[in-house]
Amino acid sequence: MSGEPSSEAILACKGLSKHFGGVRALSDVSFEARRGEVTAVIGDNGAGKSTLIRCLVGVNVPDDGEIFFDGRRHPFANPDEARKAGIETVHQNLSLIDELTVVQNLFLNREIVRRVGPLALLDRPAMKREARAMLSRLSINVPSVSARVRRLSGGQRQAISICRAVGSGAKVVVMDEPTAALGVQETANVEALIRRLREQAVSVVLVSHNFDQVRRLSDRIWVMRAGRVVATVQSAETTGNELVALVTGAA
Ligand SMILES: Nc1ncnc2c1ncn2[C@@H]1O[C@H](COP(=O)(O)OP(=O)(O)OP(=O)(O)O)[C@@H](O)[C@H]1O
Repeated sequence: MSGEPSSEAILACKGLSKHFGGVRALSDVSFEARRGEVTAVIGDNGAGKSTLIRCLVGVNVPDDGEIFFDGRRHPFANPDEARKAGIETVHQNLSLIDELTVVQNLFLNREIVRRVGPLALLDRPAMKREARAMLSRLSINVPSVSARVRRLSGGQRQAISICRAVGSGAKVVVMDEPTAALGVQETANVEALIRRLREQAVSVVLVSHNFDQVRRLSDRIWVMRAGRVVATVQSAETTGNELVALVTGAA
């Protein structure tokens, strides 16, 4: 990528570098996720995928390089800034609170309140209604919105995390290995959910070790090796073998 990112880019970076002590986690990485697409990032263990994502969403501060969001240069000092701009991250280790209900998790830190004179009271019926609507828009099934999330399966919890991200109006949802801990059926459910996000014009950045999954789900695949982007391929035009070769350096 030379100059500014393309006009299709929603989240991009140019010349990003990051080291941790003597380890160069990222070296001169340029990347872009396009509007309304699912963009996958693949690579072997330690290739730099998570560091790239963490720099894009303000968790890590890069040593060098520029980050662009929605057409503007936009370095995020922390994840809250990225969230306010419209980027939500669904982490490998889910960020739900086990002892809270589905509704409470969906509205954590953005509760709906109603004013009664000088008081601001939680509007629980409104949050329940809205929670049901949010889940229904994404065809997510849970036993009850009043269930504590610790009672839910891994796939349902992952779906709630994604629903919360989208419910806050995110333009981009970044997912780091969203199905790594899930069984076959639950993985299929989360994959269906990612497809629905795409249908609803939410841009998705997907980090995954599962090459079949990224070929099924994504529009474009960025391949990283040893802290660098080594290839960008169209998902529809690649094969599992080609991806393995690119990731391992045999290509
Ligand atoms: N906070 C940190 N402190 C020290 N080294 C780090 C830190 N985060 C990442 N690294 C190192 O940076 C390199 C890239 O790590 P990163 O986690 O980005 O790779 P990855 O592609 O996401 O790997 P994996 O698939 O195993 O999660 C690795 O050598 C890793 O050990």
